[in-house]
Amino acid sequence: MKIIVGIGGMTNGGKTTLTNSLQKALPNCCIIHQDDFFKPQNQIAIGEDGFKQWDVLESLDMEAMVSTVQAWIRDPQKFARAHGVSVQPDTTDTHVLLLEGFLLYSYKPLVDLYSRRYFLTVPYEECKRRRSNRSYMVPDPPGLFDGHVWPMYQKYKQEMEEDGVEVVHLDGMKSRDELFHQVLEDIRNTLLNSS
Ligand SMILES: Nc1ncnc2c1ncn2[C@@H]1O[C@H](COP(=O)(O)OP(=O)(O)O)[C@@H](O)[C@H]1O
Ligand SMILES: O=C(O)c1ccc[n+]([C@@H]2O[C@H](COP(=O)([O-])O)[C@@H](O)[C@H]2O)c1
Ligand SMILES: [Mg+2]
Repeated sequence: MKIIVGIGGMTNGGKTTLTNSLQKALPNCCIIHQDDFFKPQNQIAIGEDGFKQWDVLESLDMEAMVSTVQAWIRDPQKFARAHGVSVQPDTTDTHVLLLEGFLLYSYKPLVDLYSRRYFLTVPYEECKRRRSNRSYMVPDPPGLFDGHVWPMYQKYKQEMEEDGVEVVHLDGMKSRDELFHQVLEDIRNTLLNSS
């Protein structure tokens, strides 16, 4: 059986950290990182606020992301091999795809594909603190967090709630270890229930 799991939520909630740990513990597990689908910098719109609008769906090549997901759905074994994931002979029937990113549940062609949608959040102050310690390929200009990142997070989250998208909320303030064990057990149960 194959399942697609979303590790979504706010920037700096701990999505990438959690996803990378889960991959090591799950059978035949591939990851698709939404961050890999950011468009080049010269294609990112500049808003009326003067900021490059990185945190909107239009800044991501979502068609390419969906095509990548479809390639996994067509042939997870081939996809795993192509992405350097060794397929375990005793579990070849089980395949897990982890989609990881900050706008996983706002793009209609993806939203119904998930067996489980996790949503990691931390309080505003902690998010801002973690973000200020991060170095992205394109560094945040002063004021970006409050002027663009946080308002866009709130906007998309509100839309998701209005659309009734069901998510499993995760408290990103828990330790890395606690989150890992909580989600691993839950995914294992999802696998058992779908077999
Ligand atoms: N459970 C956690 N508790 C404390 N810090 C964490 C936790 N998970 C991740 N971090 C740290 O927070 C920052 C953002 O983590 P990351 O996994 O890159 O988040 P995201 O992919 O959601 O932006 C990193 O410095 C990471 O080491
Ligand atoms: O990866 C990039 O090229 C990149 C370039 C500019 C900005 N980002 C930021 O990456 C953030 C999403 O990644 P993450 O891991 O913080 O969830 C998002 O808030 C963007 O502002 C990312
Ligand atoms: Mg990340």
